[in-house]
Amino acid sequence: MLRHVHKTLRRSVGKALHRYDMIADGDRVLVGLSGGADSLTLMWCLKERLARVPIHYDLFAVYIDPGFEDGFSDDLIRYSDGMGYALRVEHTDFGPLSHSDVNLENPCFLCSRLRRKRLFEVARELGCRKLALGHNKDDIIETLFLNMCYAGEISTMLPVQPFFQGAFTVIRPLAFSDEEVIRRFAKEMAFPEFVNSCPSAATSRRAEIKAMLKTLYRSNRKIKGNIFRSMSHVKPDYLLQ
Ligand SMILES: Nc1ncnc2c1ncn2[C@@H]1O[C@H](COP(=O)(O)OP(=O)(O)OP(=O)(O)O)[C@@H](O)[C@H]1O
Repeated sequence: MLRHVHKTLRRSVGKALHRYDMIADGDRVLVGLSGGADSLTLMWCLKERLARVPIHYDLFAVYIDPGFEDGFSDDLIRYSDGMGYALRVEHTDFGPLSHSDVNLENPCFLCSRLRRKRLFEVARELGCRKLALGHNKDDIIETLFLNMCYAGEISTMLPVQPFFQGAFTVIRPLAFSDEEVIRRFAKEMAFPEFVNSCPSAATSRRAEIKAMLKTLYRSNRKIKGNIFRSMSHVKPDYLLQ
């Protein structure tokens, strides 16, 4: 069972890494580790791969602690140590700040903007030009729908995305990996679950879109693959001008 799910995951990660030439020899890669199944799996895959590929890259891990009560930073540090990598923790108040009266915008919007900024700052400090995030295929589809529904545009997150005139590149090696496969892998590997006590976690717009898509996928098993493929099969002549 583990072998099967590992093979599926390894294939989808390999496909993303190769197709977009995500990591080159000598790269210093900062992995954003949130403690969820996606980023724990991402870190595991990138580390495991080092032993199999003819290139060398250095991996670093950072957790931006949002500052909610019942945080899990210490547990995550211990876990990372046990997995053989040092975790840097940035203690912040981004979570409570985003949910306070000071913030007039959507809490998720502000929190993720502040987090992203801090991730780039740490990357700069550590001399990492690549920032690896654990977004998966489902996240990419959800973002397409979020952007259509709430921003009025057809766009999504890219597997490789340059920032600041190419000074940094965000890479998403799980871009072709199904959430379900990642969950199964994390379960088989007995990865711990570090759950964030963010009050918006279950009520975000993303959670709504996720629920809607789940219903859609249940009606026909081809729908998910077709939506994903449609993002690289755009016919601009058949869109409105
Ligand atoms: N607090 C954080 N510190 C560092 N990186 C983060 C943090 N939160 C998110 N990330 C990075 O951004 C990615 C996407 O985060 P998001 O919260 O949207 O997804 P997620 O599905 O909850 O991912 P995960 O299962 O890894 O928690 C994560 O996989 C991780 O790489």
